Amino acid sequence: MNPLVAPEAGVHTGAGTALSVNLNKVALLRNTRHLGIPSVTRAADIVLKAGAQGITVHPRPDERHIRGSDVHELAELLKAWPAVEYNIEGNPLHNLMDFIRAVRPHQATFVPDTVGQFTSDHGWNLPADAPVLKPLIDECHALGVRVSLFMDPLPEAMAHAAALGADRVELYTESWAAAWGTPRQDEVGARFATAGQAALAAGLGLNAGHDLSRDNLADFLQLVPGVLEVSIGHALIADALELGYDATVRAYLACIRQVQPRA
Ligand SMILES: CC(=O)[C@@H](O)[C@H](O)COP(=O)(O)O
Ligand SMILES: NCC(=O)COP(=O)(O)O
Repeated sequence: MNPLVAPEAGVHTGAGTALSVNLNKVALLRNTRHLGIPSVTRAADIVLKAGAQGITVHPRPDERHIRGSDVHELAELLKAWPAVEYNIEGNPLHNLMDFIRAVRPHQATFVPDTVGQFTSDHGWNLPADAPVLKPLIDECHALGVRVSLFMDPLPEAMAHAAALGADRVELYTESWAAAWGTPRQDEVGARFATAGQAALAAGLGLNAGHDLSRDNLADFLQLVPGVLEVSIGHALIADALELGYDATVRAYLACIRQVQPRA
């Protein structure tokens, strides 16, 4: 298990990997009562004060966790944090684009989920999905919003993502998390390293997320250089239940700085 306390919090300098905290699971707990606790905006405020450089939400069509009102309240809160990046994830063929048009976050992460999907479990199929994605990517760009495509670690798909005009890809890291600490770690890690290199060679920015944790994060960043942003929710919020948001965010930043001391 990685350290619990980082030396200091701070605003992201633009170098190294940014930590974007996904608040879905705070909203999930909040939604089990009508009391408004735990508060998603209060969580955002605390994790940002602890040094997180971004906030991620995935407003699913069934509103099981993040609601439309959360997306807008976070956008308001983030006006006081100009250096912080707002990342909204979802399927642009379902409800995502309405949020992107209304809020114009820094980044839209396109995820090919079905309505009601348990959790995200695969990336886009390129080039097959290209015709439906292209106009939506173009629309995001016209709105001033960067587009990241949620992708499996398939090196051959990266040039297709770049040809479509995507700015970044987010490598879907569930298979890395599942393999970490097992005899398959090196083999699966090599797949991510190759996919990451292919993305960078294609001129794409590189993000990563899904099931990243205090255990597997530093090893991932060591294997896959050049990751601009990790979005982490489930494990981080689970840690925060035990340690508190502040200590937890500092612990994740310490995982990043273990690999990138000056980031
Ligand atoms: C796009 C992605 O990787 C997901 O991790 C997602 O944001 C998590 O969604 P849930 O919180 O609904 O499982
Ligand atoms: N894009 C991935 C994300 O935002 C968080 O995924 P997880 O840490 O909740 O699995």
